[in-house]
Amino acid sequence: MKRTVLLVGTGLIGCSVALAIRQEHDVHIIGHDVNEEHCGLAKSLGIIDENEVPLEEAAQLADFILLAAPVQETEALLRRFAGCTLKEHVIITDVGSTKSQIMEAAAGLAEQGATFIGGHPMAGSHKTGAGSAKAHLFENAFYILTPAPYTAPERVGQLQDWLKGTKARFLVMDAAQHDFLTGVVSHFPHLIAASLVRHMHGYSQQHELLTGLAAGGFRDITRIASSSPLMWRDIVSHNQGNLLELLDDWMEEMQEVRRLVAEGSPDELYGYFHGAKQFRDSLPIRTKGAIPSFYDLYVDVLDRAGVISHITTLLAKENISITNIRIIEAREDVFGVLRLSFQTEEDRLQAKRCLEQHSYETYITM
Ligand SMILES: NC(=O)c1ccc[n+]([C@@H]2O[C@H](COP(=O)([O-])OP(=O)(O)OC[C@H]3O[C@@H](n4cnc5c(N)ncnc54)[C@H](O)[C@@H]3O)[C@@H](O)[C@H]2O)c1
Ligand SMILES: O=C(O)C(=O)C[C@]1(C(=O)O)C=C[C@@H](O)C=C1
Repeated sequence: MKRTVLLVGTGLIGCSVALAIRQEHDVHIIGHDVNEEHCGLAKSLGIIDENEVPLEEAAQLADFILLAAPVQETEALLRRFAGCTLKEHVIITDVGSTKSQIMEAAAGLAEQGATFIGGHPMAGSHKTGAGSAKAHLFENAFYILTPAPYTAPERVGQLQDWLKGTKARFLVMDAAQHDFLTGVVSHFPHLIAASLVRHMHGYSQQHELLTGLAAGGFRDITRIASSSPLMWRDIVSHNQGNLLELLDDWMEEMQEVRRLVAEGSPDELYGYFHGAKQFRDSLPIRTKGAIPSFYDLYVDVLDRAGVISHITTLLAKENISITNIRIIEAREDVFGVLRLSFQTEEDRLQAKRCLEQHSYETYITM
């Protein structure tokens, strides 16, 4: 018999997890979203089966509840569910990027005997919405689980079974450790990316050439500044304490960088870059999960007639299928950036090789 899943928040992450659940379980998925259009899109894409059941009623029917809204909303939803009569065996989890405040908000559910286990798939994108959802978004990525100390280990096992279609690697830790670690590797870098973009924006008011000149390096380091401002507003306010400490450390680091620039010897400057390169190059490379799951390839193209058909013909000759093609930007009326999407990493790499052989400049992240 089909089991019932309630998905609250039919955006990128919720829909990606829902697609992964469908791959391994026979389920009927009820979707709920404050934005009816978002839910409607998820239904028309076949990600959810129903979108008109009132929230509390859906919660009572559910065998599994997945909360995938921005983290402040998730807190409020947890408090709302604490007043519902839920099935005894139901497991409630979330996908939020922070965990301490969410675990606190879930305490009311535990008091009524329900099981909430915090969850955070450590992969995603700057894109939002059901339209960008992928069943394999989390393949090989870490998926952090934060059960309360009193949660029975078999309940954690049951949650992993629900989520096995993600093909993610589960890691169990407590909420405080989660918030510190993700503060360092995810939340803080998003703050820096946003501040770098604003820094450049300030200068661009006086120097209009700047925006056109912002090339690969700037784009690589600031892609994540295109993420949802609402999502990041909530994450920063949830993880304020860790972020303030990280900012203080960063300011000290910047003082040291300032000293190096002002008076560092060539050897010291070399050492600074060399140390960073060595550590960056040693980071493990994940072949799937996170943004590469979209297998996008960016190509700089001259803005002239026939260039797109030239590129598509080159790829067709090599039997490389393109799943999507889009001009995403016109630079100074001379260059454009073409985004080509592929179904697999192999296709993307083959396309990259092929286009580079024909003197196109390509890159993998924007
Ligand atoms: N985007 C990422 O890279 C990423 C990765 C891992 C985890 N997360 C977490 O996943 C969650 C969702 O992010 P997303 O990227 O899917 O964003 P999204 O904008 O694609 O989706 C969020 C959805 O939640 C809906 N929503 C907002 N408030 C709601 C409420 N009260 N009730 C029901 N629906 C509500 C929105 O209308 C939207 O459809 C966030 O908590 C975020 O921290 C994001
Ligand atoms: O790839 C991106 O765009 C992301 O920012 C994904 C990312 C991250 O920082 O790595 C963002 C937030 C999440 O909670 C998990 C993953």
